[in-house]
Amino acid sequence: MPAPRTVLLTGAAGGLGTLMRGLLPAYGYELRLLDLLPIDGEPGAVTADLGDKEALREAVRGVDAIIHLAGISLESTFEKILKANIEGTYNLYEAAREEGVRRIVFASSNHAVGYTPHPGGEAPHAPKTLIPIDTPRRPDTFYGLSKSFGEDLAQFYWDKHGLETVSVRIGSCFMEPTSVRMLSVWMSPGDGARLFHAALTAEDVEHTVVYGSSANTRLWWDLTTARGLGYEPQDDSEQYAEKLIAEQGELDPGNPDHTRLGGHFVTNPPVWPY
Ligand SMILES: NC(=O)C1=CN([C@@H]2O[C@H](COP(=O)(O)OP(=O)(O)OC[C@H]3O[C@@H](n4cnc5c(N)ncnc54)[C@H](O)[C@@H]3O)[C@@H](O)[C@H]2O)C=CC1
Ligand SMILES: O=C(O)[C@H]1OC(=O)[C@H](O)[C@@H](O)[C@@H]1O
Repeated sequence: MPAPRTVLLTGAAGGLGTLMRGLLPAYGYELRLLDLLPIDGEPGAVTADLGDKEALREAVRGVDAIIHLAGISLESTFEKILKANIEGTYNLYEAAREEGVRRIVFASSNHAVGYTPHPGGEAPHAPKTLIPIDTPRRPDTFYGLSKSFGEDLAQFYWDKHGLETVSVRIGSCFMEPTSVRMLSVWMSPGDGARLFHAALTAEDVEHTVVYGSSANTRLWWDLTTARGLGYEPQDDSEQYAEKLIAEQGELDPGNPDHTRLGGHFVTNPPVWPY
């Protein structure tokens, strides 16, 4: 497949979308932007709901690839998750299939495996055994369940229609980690752009599932499949460890918020505001 140049970025108004709008053009991509919300300073962005099939079809027409970030990124009611994340992702895949788009990079989440018990080990923050990519999925929320569905949808569209996907189980992609848990799952924005670029350009990905994190000292995930795409993480959250641990304490295997990989999404998930 020739390297994609024109890429549709859905969810472009959001946190990760804003970071990637800043970083991906340096890799030579021409971004087309889509979100439910208008984007300041981007009059050419498409303002559309993932429920609007016609708008999606028009938005994907002529692009080489799609990075699909749009949707509810926290916990919500099943009905809202169904509409935005499950039906919305299906609508996007159908539009891509109809318009002949060859590859999608799908923003999955660590919360697709959030109920997995922390593997423990000598130091709970840095297990001896990294979580393999083929660990059974155990969503921790309706949100995580929708990401699990998205990964199955991606596999189905590869098997049935030859539409390729890299599903990225993103840990936490923000400017800086803000919790002790994030020391293990953080993906720096720079590494996020490196991983999306690798996912857009690797040959013959079929449907590949990867964890998306930086090369953290306290990493939980096995990054082998991500590295297999050519991803070489450059960052490590450890520089933030001393400050965060002084403020919040070490992860405590006796604390219900810390015993499962999804952390507080398992016990008290943050709720989508609208
Ligand atoms: N930021 C992170 O650390 C992680 C993000 N992810 C996933 O990455 C994606 C982006 O995450 P964030 O930027 O943090 O989330 P965000 O909540 O900041 O952005 C999501 C964007 O999607 C848009 N959106 C929501 N429903 C829509 C609909 N029906 N139609 C069109 N647009 C819609 C929102 O307006 C928003 O701009 C999400 O799919 C999220 O689940 C996964 C794991 C971690
Ligand atoms: O686990 C985490 O930290 C992240 O996981 C996600 O899937 C959410 O979209 C993001 O808002 C969280 O911060």
